Amino acid sequence: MELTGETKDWGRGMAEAFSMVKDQAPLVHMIANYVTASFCADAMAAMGARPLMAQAPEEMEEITGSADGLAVNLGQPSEEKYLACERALQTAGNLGIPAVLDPVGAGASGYRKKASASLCAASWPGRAWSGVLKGNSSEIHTVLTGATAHSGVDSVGTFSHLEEEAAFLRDMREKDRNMVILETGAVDKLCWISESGGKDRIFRAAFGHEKSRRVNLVGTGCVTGAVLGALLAAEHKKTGAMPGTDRMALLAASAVSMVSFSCEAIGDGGYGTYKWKLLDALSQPDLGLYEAYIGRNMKWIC
Ligand SMILES: Nc1ncnc2c1ncn2[C@@H]1O[C@H](COP(=O)(O)OP(=O)(O)OP(=O)(O)O)[C@@H](O)[C@H]1O
Ligand SMILES: Cc1ncsc1CCO
Repeated sequence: MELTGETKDWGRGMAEAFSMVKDQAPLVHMIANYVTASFCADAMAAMGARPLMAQAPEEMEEITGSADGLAVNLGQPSEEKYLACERALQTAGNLGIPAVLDPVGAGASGYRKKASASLCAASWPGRAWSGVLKGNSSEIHTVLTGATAHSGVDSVGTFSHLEEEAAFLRDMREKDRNMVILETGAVDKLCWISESGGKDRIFRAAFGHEKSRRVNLVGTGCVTGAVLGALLAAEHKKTGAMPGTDRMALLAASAVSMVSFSCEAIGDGGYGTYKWKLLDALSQPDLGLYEAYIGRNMKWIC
């Protein structure tokens, strides 16, 4: 696919990606958080994936090792959970299983900040993990810059960190790690170094929203991470390989667009309505509508 080409190609690619999950029925290991675990498991099952939520450090090698993909969500960190995350990511790295890391509330405490940074750095023995760093704007800002001027797990604004983001991705590339950054918020943003565009060429795409959200819908970001985990797992199961950054970017765009489109489609429904509508959209996606949505909302940022 020509990266700077038509966004309709992306729309088609995204539709195919969701069909691939139904065909492959991948096993996805998720280290979840207790607020959104059940919603994330439902979201993955609705797409046709097989979720497995587990976080005993003692079983991580076996559980991650048997899965097609891994999604790590740092909500409610503790020493035991941290150890589980580390072992799961280490196993994923060594076996070439793609992972998503969601550093929930990275700026809400010094402990979360440190845990997020060291899981990203992966400076333990063996091959470091590859995949997607996904968070809201506050979380990504903390991970990239070390700033902790935030509170809570919801995003408190839109932050800028273009230079730090580029430096992070170049560092990952130097270390042979295929990494993409997905930053959610009022505008969702995707950033990666393309395999085809030269070592230093950073690609950025933005996904605008037609409707501004009035409330903090708890769990939308976590579900985006779970959906992305399922897409990466299906890709890995199908190809037997670690996806390249261009492919990861397309899958990240698919996850974020599916969730945001479904949330917008609720219209004037109440808070509770959105959860079951999102699950319905994931289980019976209208791929034509979905492709059109991408066409309208995706923009290249150079
Ligand atoms: N201001 C906004 N207007 C429209 N849509 C939004 C807005 N903020 C977020 N969203 C939508 O919600 C999705 C999740 O983003 P958000 O930044 O709220 O995640 P999060 O804070 O990680 O969520 P959680 O931790 O509750 O799971 C985004 O991908 C986007 O579709
Ligand atoms: C509300 C909340 N607190 C910790 S994790 C979480 C769910 C959204 O990330």
